Amino acid sequence: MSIGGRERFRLNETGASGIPLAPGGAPVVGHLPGLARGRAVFLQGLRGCGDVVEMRLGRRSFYVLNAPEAIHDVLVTQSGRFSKGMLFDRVRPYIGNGLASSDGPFHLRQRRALQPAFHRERVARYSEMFTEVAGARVGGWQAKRRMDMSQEMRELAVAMLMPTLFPFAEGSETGRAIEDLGARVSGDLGVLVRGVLRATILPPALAVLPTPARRRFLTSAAALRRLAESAVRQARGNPESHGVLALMLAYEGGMSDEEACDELLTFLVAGVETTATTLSWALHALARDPGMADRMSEEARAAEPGVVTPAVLPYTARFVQEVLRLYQPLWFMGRRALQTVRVGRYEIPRGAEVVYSAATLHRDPAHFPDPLRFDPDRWLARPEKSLPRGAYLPFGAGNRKCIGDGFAWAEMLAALSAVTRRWHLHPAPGHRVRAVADAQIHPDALPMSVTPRAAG
Ligand code: HEM
Repeated sequence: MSIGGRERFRLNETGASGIPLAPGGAPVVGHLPGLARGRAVFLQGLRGCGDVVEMRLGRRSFYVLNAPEAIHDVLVTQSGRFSKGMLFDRVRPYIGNGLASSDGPFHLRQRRALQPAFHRERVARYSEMFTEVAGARVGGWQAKRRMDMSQEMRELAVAMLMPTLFPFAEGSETGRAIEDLGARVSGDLGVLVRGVLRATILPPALAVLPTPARRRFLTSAAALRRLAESAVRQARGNPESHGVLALMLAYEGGMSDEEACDELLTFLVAGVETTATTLSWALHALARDPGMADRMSEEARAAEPGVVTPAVLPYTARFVQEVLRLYQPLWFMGRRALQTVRVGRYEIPRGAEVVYSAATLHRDPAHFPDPLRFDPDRWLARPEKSLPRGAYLPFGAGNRKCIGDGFAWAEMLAALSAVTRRWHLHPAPGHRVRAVADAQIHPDALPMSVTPRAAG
């Protein structure tokens, strides 16, 4: 499946900074129509235009980074000269100033406070719980019933994340409480994440028009904040509480209720849709190639239950790595230059927004031969370590790299093992899966049914 053709634009102009200007811009609106027609496709089309390319959205210039070296430079080498930029300015009123949206010393402090919750040993403990949760949910599927796998994966991602975040005491009503919450959170999160994209891309005046979508977005944002506030209250009043929230509150120097709430919302927004979308694409790829599913099933059945590490599940790990490459859900990420910065041979002006697309990067034939072919074994021939820096960035890089990368890996390995241990997947006949780029690149719908694998 392709989200982008191999179309290359012809360059004929440069902007004031000497940086090549993307062709096809119209007066006043600039490249907005092109981007609106096909977001990921538009950015992919710019790849051949240069290491850095200027695009104009209305009157604003955005500098698109195409070369891995330029991206590495911005994310890692010169990270101190950039802030998170416009996307997060627009997101902040809704999810607060959490880890993903904050900057500078405050971000550093929060990152230090939260890092212990994502240490390797802790993630190893979570992964036993992920296996249990995934086994229970996937084990409850009914053979031959049509299911929307995108929705299933979103609910599963919520079900795996919630118990690690929230402060319920072990046992008693915990499971049911989390399930009830999970069902509500899953619906609200989808609305919130899509609304955040609209709030980011549309000009501010249009973004706040009281459309039904805007109203749904505000209602969901308020519901999630109320949920976070009540969780913080419960955790404060309960010395027995555990989970990431308890760790945050116990952090030396403490976190205010508002800060803890912002972090909870950030984890929900950053951690659910990303994992769920990647898992959806994984199931899509598995359903299209039963041979790969059989290989993963054998591997999962040979492994000790609950042990879901790349070392124990090497084929599954290569498969996930390939899903994160070809079906990378994040079609753009951004930064803002805090000062004039030289990137390669160009000067990015102070205050300018720079963007890059991991989805585009991961389809560059220079680093991934036959890039549109889904082939987990390409990682045997060319392991990640052998790629140039900045060429493969499913979780970003530098001081803003995804704090949940190990966590997401553990969730995905647990979920895919749970599915392939038990089920064959069958795409619904007659539905051709299309990639849609809104907040992320996700399947338009993923109708499937399952049939049980022979016991083994
Ligand atoms: C497949 C799943 C995931 C993908 C592809 C993904 C991708 C990313 C990327 C690319 C970034 C960097 C953004 C930037 O440079 O501006 C990021 C940051 C972040 N992610 Fe993830 N993520 C995933 C899962 C998770 C999970 C499960 C959690 C939490 C449990 C999480 C929490 C965060 C947070 C808090 C940040 C901000 C970190 C900071 O700025 O210090 N992510 N993620």
